[in-house]
Amino acid sequence: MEGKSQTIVIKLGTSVLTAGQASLNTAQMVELVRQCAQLKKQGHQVVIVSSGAVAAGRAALNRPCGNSLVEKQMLAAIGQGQLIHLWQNLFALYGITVAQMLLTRADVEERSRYLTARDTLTQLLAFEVIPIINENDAVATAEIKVGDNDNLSAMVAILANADKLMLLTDQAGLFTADPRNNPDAAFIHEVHHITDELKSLAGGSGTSLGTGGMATKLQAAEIATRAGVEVLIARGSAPNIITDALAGNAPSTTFVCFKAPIDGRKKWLLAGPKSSGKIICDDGAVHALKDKGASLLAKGITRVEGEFSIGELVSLCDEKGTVFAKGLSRFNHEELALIKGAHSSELQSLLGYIPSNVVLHRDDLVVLQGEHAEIAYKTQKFN
Ligand SMILES: Nc1ncnc2c1ncn2[C@@H]1O[C@H](COP(=O)(O)OP(=O)(O)O)[C@@H](O)[C@H]1O
Ligand SMILES: N[C@@H](CCC(=O)OP(=O)(O)O)C(=O)O
Repeated sequence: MEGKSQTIVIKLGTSVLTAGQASLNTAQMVELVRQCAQLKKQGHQVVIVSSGAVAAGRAALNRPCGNSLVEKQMLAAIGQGQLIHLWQNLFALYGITVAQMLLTRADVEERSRYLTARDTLTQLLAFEVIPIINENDAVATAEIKVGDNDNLSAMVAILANADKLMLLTDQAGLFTADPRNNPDAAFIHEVHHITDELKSLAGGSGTSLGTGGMATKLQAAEIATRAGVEVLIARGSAPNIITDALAGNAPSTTFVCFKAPIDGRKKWLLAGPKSSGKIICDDGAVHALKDKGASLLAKGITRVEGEFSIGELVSLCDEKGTVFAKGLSRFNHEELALIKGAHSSELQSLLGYIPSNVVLHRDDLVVLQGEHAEIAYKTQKFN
């Protein structure tokens, strides 16, 4: 991939790093390192999201161990050091320095931590270092876990302001059904719109090594494409896959990204802070926000669910319960319960004060669905 310098986040699943075996496959990793070094030589920035700590830990422990959260945390604590050590040695063959960053959901959700992680990442790239990122499994409890590296890689792509996110796995991409048990499944080579139908085609992991399967890869694609990052899913063991798939010369599922890239705080909102409450809007408000670029006024609110404070993230839903936007509320849930449906001129009498004329300002919200693409996805024959 010659031309303009790009930032590419490459997510390597356990399936790729172990080549389906019980421990890390060094030969496979050497081949991936060679391709990353080639990308760097062409002037691109590379960020790796590497799974494989649990698999490496399991192989190193060399005695039976189950799959409970605490057992996997222990295995990750054993394996993460081995994993990064191996990456370090392999990249050193090409004179490339790597860095380890272990993140949890909180590092993305809390704005100040998000900015710290972003600054570190930016600095590493400025110094030509390849950041190698994984979830901090050893300390990530169920509540603070991202849970899978597909979603984590989408968050990383946003943090790194990436142009592309490449999810490398043990399949050539997304099929209309899991090809492990559906030989007739058709290969989807281009996705224009991630619909509920498409989500229903993506199953879980076909092995005990992987986490989340295609379902989490689609979630990742949705998060990243909304933020203006093009996403590709491809087979990590195919020769020259990184360079060939980026150049369009190898099979891959490409998630076309139509939206103009967006900046700053809105990217952070898209990276995935959890929302504490829901605001249900009437049809007029949904239309005004989705299609006209308006802010949310109290008048357009029909119901409020959950508890939240001023400045917290809330989801905006239509009357059917579909979330169509996320944003930072200028009122808490108690205030909104009092003013929902009211005209802006009534706020003073209802509350005794007016903190703001709008409930969610345009600058503080991101719309998740806009115009519907006519084509959802395209399939092609695959051999
Ligand atoms: N519609 C689908 N298309 C392709 N693969 C699918 C689909 N549904 C489920 N899968 C499964 O997803 C697996 C890849 O995900 P996973 O096991 O989590 O790998 P990784 O470790 O690379 O993240 C495939 O091996 C396949 O069995
Ligand atoms: N953080 C875990 C990997 C979690 C995960 O999402 O795995 P995978 O589906 O193989 O990318 C590990 O390092 O083992």
